[in-house]
Amino acid sequence: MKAGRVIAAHGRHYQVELDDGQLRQCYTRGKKAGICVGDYVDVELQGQDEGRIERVHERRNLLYRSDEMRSKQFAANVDQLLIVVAVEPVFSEDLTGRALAGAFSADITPVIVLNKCDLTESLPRARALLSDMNALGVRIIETSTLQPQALRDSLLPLLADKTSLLLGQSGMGKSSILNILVPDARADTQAHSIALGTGKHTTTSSRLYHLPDMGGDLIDSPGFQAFGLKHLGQTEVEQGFPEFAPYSQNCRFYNCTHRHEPGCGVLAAQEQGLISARRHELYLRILAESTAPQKY
Ligand SMILES: Nc1nc2c(ncn2[C@@H]2O[C@H](COP(=O)(O)OP(=O)(O)OP(=O)(O)O)[C@@H](O)[C@H]2O)c(=O)[nH]1
Ligand SMILES: [Zn+2]
Repeated sequence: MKAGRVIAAHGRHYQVELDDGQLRQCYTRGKKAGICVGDYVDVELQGQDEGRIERVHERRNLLYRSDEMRSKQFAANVDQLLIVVAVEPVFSEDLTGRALAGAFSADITPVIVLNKCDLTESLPRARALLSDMNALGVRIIETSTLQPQALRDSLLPLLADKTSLLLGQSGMGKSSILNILVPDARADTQAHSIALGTGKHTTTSSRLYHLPDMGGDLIDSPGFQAFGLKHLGQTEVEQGFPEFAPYSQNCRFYNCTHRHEPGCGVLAAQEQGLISARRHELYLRILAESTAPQKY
């Protein structure tokens, strides 16, 4: 038995990198579903390059989204989430806020990468859209893939020695950024598609890459159009909005949901402009979708 980490997953086929650097195509016995990129596993070696996953180690965290139809895992055991947004086309504030809430509630540090900053005309609009998140203290890094060296200089030190997940709506420049940070990424993706016989070169599932020079791992994930968080209970939704915390202490009821309760500290703070109305609206939307058991 050897220990390793899942670096790619396609259906029930997993690519595992063993601690000694060997790559193995692995599968599971029976219906051990839910294994995900970033998981640490124990593998029973089989033949030259195959293996069977026997055990999944306990996860530190798992980032996933869940909509009406299904839930989708992005990655497990992640230290930080890089949310790529672009100056153009205009990004969704709703989706970005949801990704942020998903990260905070899973105890993952979010960082926003504002890409295509060479498009200077629309840059002020993009910065304004991010002002709520900036006020939260979320780090915002401005990049342009037209300046690859500057992009490397600003991102690689942040990624060193950590596992980071790269997330973004389609068209924001996520693939372009990945290819600058991981020069072998394109070739790796193709080799992997060939190995699995999928023949597709687009990102359809998450995949972990090692970063050159300073180290660290970067997990690429498919672009998304939706980011449901219906699996979050009320407490977790609230964790997604850390700016509420100082004010929710003032709520009259210990189980206040900050929707309409009298004596709510969060609503009071929002009325005084201390909490962004748009952020509070997003909180209400996510809470309304929740199917997790409520406090009452
Ligand atoms: N001007 C400018 N264009 C960029 C930049 N980064 C990416 N682009 C362009 O934006 C488009 C989308 O880039 P991709 O890297 O394919 O975006 P993606 O987010 O991976 O999108 P999907 O592949 O659809 O998930 C391409 O036409 C890129 O050439 C940038 O920094 N500046
Ligand atoms: Zn309240």
